[in-house]
Amino acid sequence: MAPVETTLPERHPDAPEPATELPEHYAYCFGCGSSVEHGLHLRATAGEDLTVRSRFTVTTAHQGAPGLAHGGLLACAFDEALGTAVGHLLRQPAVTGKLETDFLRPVPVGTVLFIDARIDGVAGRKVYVSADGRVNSPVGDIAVRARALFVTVELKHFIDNGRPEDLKKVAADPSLLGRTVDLNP
Ligand SMILES: CCCCCCCC(=O)SCCNC(=O)CCNC(=O)[C@H](O)C(C)(C)COP(=O)(O)OP(=O)(O)OC[C@H]1O[C@@H](n2cnc3c(N)ncnc32)[C@H](O)[C@@H]1OP(=O)(O)O
Repeated sequence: MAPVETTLPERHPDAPEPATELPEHYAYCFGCGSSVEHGLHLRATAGEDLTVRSRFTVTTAHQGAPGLAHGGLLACAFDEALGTAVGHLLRQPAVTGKLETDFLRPVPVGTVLFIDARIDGVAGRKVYVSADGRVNSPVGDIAVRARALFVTVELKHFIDNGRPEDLKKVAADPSLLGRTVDLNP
């Protein structure tokens, strides 16, 4: 539950229709990017209302203990799934301010983790979100649960803080980003 009073936002009129497969947001994103060999390669589908369903397969590159997913990588998957929900449903750039996870059941290598993320409310620039992750099925017992606070930012946040050589690569090849963003305003 959010620590402050929130309101339920409107789904942005240009948000993708429910059941739309969402593009990776950056080719070199560890969470979703196809150019990161051992990344999570998380894939997401817009849901109804303020929801997005994501899934990713736990590989041997994601281990903490033998044959089990590393908790930090699971937290990364939730960060990605929650950020994807904020970015696509509200269509506003936002960054993670706070992320909290409950690891309820072990997640073995080979698992497809289904992550159902939702926007719970907004208060000014603060966007409160939460998600449940289930093993090998979108229904059943929850293995991991997360809550997060995202803070909306201007595009300037990324331009001012990103490493210049990486920003230049994106400016030279905008297809590295999932949707067109002008980094040379
Ligand atoms: C499609 C995209 C998918 C992306 C998925 C991956 C997402 C990520 O991993 S993003 C990377 C990780 N996150 C970051 O790098 C963020 C680093 N932090 C920052 O840049 C800044 O602290 C930032 C932008 C969050 C906030 O700074 P700033 O813009 O100065 O705003 P600030 O006034 O401090 O905070 C705004 C509000 O949020 C609140 N807030 C900010 N951080 C927190 C926090 N950790 N806990 C609680 N509240 C917080 C503030 O209290 C403030 O509340 P209020 O409006 O009520 O006063």
